[in-house]
Amino acid sequence: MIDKPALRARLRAVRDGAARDRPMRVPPAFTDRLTAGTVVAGYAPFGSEADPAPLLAAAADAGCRLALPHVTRRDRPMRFLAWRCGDDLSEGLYRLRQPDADAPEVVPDIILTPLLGFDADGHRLGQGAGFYDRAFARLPFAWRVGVAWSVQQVDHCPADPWDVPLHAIVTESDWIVP
Ligand SMILES: Nc1nc2c(c(=O)[nH]1)N(C=O)[C@@H](CNc1ccc(C(=O)N[C@@H](CCC(=O)O)C(=O)O)cc1)CN2
Ligand SMILES: Nc1ncnc2c1ncn2[C@@H]1O[C@H](COP(=O)(O)OP(=O)(O)OP(=O)(O)O)[C@@H](O)[C@H]1O
Repeated sequence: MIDKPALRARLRAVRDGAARDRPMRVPPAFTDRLTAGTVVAGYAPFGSEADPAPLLAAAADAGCRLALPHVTRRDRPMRFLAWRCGDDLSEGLYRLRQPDADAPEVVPDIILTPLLGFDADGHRLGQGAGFYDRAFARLPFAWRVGVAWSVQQVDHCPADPWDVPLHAIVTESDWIVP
């Protein structure tokens, strides 16, 4: 079976080569979950990552509070910090665009998760630093929604004991519920 590093390398190339010309879908199954005050965490995309902006805009329209991940070091937990559409971001670790470190920390109800790869069972492959794995372990009641281009789907993502599966995946064309 292909291992995670090899699959990661292959999927980085697939993602870089994808026709990234369509916005992510905003499925009714997603908007149905949005109520005023719900905390929705997104991310500021880098490289060829799918952009969760349409989902975040729908959340803001529904009166949700938004958040973005904030990391400082690989061995420190990722925090979710409050953010509003249009707020400034500053460059941090790995040149990520993040809210300022002193923005209030929030507990997300919905975590829009950047993916390198995923399968129909909701298993996913991320950057490999374990930031999202550790956040999912800490926040077991959050709704975990992966965001990806449809070409990032694979038949089988190798799962380790710590991997927490996604509840759903949104792409430019589909809403996949394992
Ligand atoms: N947009 C976005 N924000 C995010 C993540 C993410 O995957 N995407 N994260 C998810 O964990 C966290 C940051 N984690 C990261 C962990 C490792 C690398 C990394 O190894 N970067 C490589 C370049 C990889 C590439 O080109 O695709 C590097 O800097 O060498 C980047 C981010 C929090 N914020
Ligand atoms: N709950 C956890 N507590 C502590 N370490 C963890 C936990 N979950 C995962 N890790 C560590 O994170 C590392 C990366 O895991 P993995 O290869 O599955 O990354 P990934 O899922 O692709 O990355 P990410 O979660 O950042 O998107 C592993 O070395 C693993 O030991």
